[in-house]
Amino acid sequence: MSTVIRVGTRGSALAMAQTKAIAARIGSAAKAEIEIVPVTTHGDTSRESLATIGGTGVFASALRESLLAGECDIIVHSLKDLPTAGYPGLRLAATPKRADARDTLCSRDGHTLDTLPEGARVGTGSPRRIAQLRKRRPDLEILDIRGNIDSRLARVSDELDADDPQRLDAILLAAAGLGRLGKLDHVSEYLDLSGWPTAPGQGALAIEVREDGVGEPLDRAVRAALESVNHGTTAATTLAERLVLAGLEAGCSAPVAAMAEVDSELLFLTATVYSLDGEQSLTSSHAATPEGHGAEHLADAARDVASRVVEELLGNGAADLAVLKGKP
Ligand SMILES: NCc1[nH]cc(CCC(=O)O)c1CC(=O)O
Repeated sequence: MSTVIRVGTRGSALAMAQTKAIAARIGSAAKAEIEIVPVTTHGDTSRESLATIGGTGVFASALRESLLAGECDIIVHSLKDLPTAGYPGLRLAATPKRADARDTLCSRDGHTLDTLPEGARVGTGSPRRIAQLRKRRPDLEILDIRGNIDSRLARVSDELDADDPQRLDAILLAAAGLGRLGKLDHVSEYLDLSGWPTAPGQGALAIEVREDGVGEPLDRAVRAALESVNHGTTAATTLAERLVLAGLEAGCSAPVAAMAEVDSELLFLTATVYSLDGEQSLTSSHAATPEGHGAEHLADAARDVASRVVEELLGNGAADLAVLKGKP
């Protein structure tokens, strides 16, 4: 009799695509069968703006409840949608290698951010992207949009009539999501991370399990499989980025960007906090050298750089600059 690992995921096309890809790797590493369990979350069904529903955890909590209730054995999240606070009874068990962390501009007529006509209508629901857009192009008309990637892309498609109220000139989307859906042909511009840093954890996935395991013989197989899909550098860099959010007591919809990378044995972290109107921003960058090899040393370096970045941002007034918690 073969074992079955039930993998919980949101039901959106993006979540299904990314979960199927990682689940296949877990299944072969664990020599187990995989069953995908789609879970509908409030974040999927709500048409309210991301700022209104608060962001923090709207996508994650239904999945977590389903895992706690034993309806699945592991759950797969987009790391950037996962609140930084842990969840009682659950454990972050693996962070696979991060995909492209950049944002992209998908525009009608192939325009870039610099060539978009004055007053062009650009859609995004993310307070960080709104602040960055306002900072870079204060003349643009920004529309708060929700919905899955296909419905967003439809708003810049050529099929819309010129006078259709749904029609937008451009939208901002994460490269990682478009890549997972095979839709990178819609990209007009990849926004460089140095000038356009993105959300903590963007491009990475996270796998959570119950702390008390799922019972033998599955536990051993799942543990080994999760270790094999975990990527040490991604785990450390996204830890540093998420510790910035946690240290600022900010939610995942706050106007905060953070990017960490490991290069020549150094762990770099840079984070930016924006005012919602894009008129002000604060940036802090620090680096640390891990004291040895291995995951724990990298994690220590991540905690070290994150605490220095947070201290500097708060010392410079970050808490006054941004609505860090989003609206309740
Ligand atoms: N909040 C929506 C969301 N959550 C994860 C992704 C895909 C990118 C990723 O995995 O970081 C997206 C879409 C987007 O931001 O364009």
